[in-house]
Amino acid sequence: MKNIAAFIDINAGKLSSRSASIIHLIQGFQQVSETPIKVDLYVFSPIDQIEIPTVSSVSLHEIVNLNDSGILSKNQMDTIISKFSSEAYDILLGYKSTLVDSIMARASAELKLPLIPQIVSINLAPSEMMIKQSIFSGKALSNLKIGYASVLQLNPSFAYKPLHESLMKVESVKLTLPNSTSFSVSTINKVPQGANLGDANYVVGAGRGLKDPSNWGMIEELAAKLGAATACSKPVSDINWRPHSEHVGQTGIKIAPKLYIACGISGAIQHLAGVNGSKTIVVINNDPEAPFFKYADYGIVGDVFDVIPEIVKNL
Ligand SMILES: Cc1cc2nc3c(=O)[nH]c(=O)nc-3n(C[C@H](O)[C@H](O)[C@H](O)COP(=O)(O)OP(=O)(O)OC[C@H]3O[C@@H](n4cnc5c(N)ncnc54)[C@H](O)[C@@H]3O)c2cc1C
Repeated sequence: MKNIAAFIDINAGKLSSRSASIIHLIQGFQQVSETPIKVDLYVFSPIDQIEIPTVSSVSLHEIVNLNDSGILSKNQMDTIISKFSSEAYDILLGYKSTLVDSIMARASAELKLPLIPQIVSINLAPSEMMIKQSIFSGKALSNLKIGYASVLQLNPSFAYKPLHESLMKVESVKLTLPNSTSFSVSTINKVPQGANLGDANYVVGAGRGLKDPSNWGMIEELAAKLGAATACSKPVSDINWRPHSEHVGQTGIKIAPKLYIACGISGAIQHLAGVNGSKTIVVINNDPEAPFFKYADYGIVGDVFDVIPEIVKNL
């Protein structure tokens, strides 16, 4: 029997599109498995009940509410890992995020399961998986054949086609984490409201070309008009102009929206590593030689302080 734990996101009471891909992958596991599989879903936002597409013989065991404070104390992490050990999972599944990554890394060590990062596609056979991984900051892909027991970290561009569309209701079960914390907080960055960056279809990113944090009003206005999430380059979050939750790139969040608008960002290779999964890239930069233009589908050579208000006015 395969014993699976998966991290999913719920947006406005519905499975996010990437979580739907996780459920479809679980259906795929069931299709190739000769024995029944047991699935526990873990979600960070409080929910009562959701509908999940599944095939009838998958038993969706429980949904555990974790508190999404963005960081887990040692005690909280210990509680989660001891739950994972007692359930003896063979497969852990989740999209890359700071919280999920921290749990996956610890679980991989404790459950003695290999951690496979940056997965862009999986093909399933009865006794092994053929995995494609993004490597060298997204510049190359590597192929890996591996048995099922593993911790699978999915890239934002990962998608798995649905096999079935029938629905099943799932009850939520609460895992209570200890309140005690073993860290102190020195600064708190306000996370802007709006679309979830990792899951967003439209993203407006801005860099040092914005000159000052007080100039982000027009970026937020453009994002609000498009229903987009906001992102930034690393130096912008390093100097606290924007929260670290918005930092995209090699060392930040990897995004794969339908549209990425990059404003006043040079297009350094480390930034591109996080955004090159975007379907359409629009670059606004006043330097015609900015490297980002080489990777843009559409480029506007101009001053962000002229171009963005003009776009906002016309939307
Ligand atoms: C190990 C390592 C990891 C890194 N990881 C990341 C990462 O994950 N993400 C990341 O982003 N960076 C990362 N970096 C940093 C990266 O190399 C670049 O330094 C960074 O992306 C540059 O940020 P920027 O484009 O905002 O700033 P700059 O390089 O200063 O570029 C600003 C751009 O704005 C343009 N501009 C200026 N004024 C205007 C205007 N008025 N109108 C229009 N355009 C204007 C300029 O022409 C310029 O192209 C990493 C670096 C290292 C060494």
